[in-house]
Amino acid sequence: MLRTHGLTKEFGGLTAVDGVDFELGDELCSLIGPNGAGKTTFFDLLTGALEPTRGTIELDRGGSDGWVDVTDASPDETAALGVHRSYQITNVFPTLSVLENVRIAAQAAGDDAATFWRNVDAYDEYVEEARDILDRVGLAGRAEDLAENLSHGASRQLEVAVALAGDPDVLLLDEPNAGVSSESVDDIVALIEDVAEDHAVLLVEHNMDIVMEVSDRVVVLNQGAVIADGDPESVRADPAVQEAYLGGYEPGDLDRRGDGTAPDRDDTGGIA
Ligand SMILES: Nc1ncnc2c1ncn2[C@@H]1O[C@H](COP(=O)(O)OP(=O)(O)OP(=O)(O)O)[C@@H](O)[C@H]1O
Repeated sequence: MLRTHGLTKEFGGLTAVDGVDFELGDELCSLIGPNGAGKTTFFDLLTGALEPTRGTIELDRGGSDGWVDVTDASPDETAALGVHRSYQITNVFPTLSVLENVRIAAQAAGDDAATFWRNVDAYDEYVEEARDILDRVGLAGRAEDLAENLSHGASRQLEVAVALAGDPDVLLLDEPNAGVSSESVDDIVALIEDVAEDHAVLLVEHNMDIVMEVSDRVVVLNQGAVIADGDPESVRADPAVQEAYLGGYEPGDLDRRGDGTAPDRDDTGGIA
C-alpha cells in the first residue's frame, strides 16, 4: 500500500523523523510513542504537507503502475493518489450542513469535478454517496445539521466521513479520539474498526487500551526512530517500549477518557 525508506526530517539541528523504514499493508497499524517522538511529522511527510530531508515515500498503485514514488508529491497530489488524512484539527466547513460537507468532498474527488455544477445527475449521485457515507459513520440522522452544531465526537465522525468521501486507499487517522467525550469513544472505536475493514489504516492514538484493542500491528517511534514493530502484545511486552513509553502499562490500566490520552501521563510520556 505505502512504504518509506530512510525517511528523515530535520528541523535545523533536530531530527524529528530519523531514517524510518516502514511499510503499511492492508491492515490497521497504530503509530505510538511519547510526546515529540515524531508521529505528527511522519504523518505530515506521508501526506506531502512537509518535504523530507532525505528518504523516499512510495505508494502501491496496483496493476501495471505498481510502486510509485510520491516523495515530492504535494498534499493534493498525494490525496489524489489515495492517501487521506483525518485531521486532529477539524477540517470541515462549519457553516455548511453535515451532508454538504461530505457531498463537496465526494464531488471534489469525483472525475467530473470541473463540470459537476452543470450536471444535475452527477450532483444527485454525490448526494447519494454522501448519504451512504454518513450512514456508515453513524451520522445519517444529522445530515441537515450545520457542522458547527455537532458535538466533538460527532465532528470526529464527520472528519472521517470527509476523508472517506475522497475514496482513499490509505487512511491516516490522527488522534480521532482526542477531545471526544467518554460516551462517544466507543462509537469512534467502532468506526475505526469499520473503516479498517476496507482501507489500510495508520492510526495515531495515545490511549493504549484502544491501541491494544483495534490494532493488527503497532509501530513505536521514539526520538524519530522506530524502536519496535509487531503485534500489539509483543510490542506491549517489549522492554524498550516499556522504558521509552509505556512505563509499566498493563491492558485495562486506563479508563477510556474523553481526551483520548492516558491518565497520569508524565512529561516524558510514561504513565506514572
Ligand atoms: N515545524 C517545526 N519546526 C521545528 N521543530 C518541529 C516542527 N514540528 C515539529 N518539531 C519538533 O519535532 C519533534 C517531533 O514532533 P512531532 O509533533 O512530530 O511529535 P509527536 O510524536 O507528534 O508528538 P505529540 O504526541 O506531542 O503530538 C518535536 O521535538 C517537535 O518539537
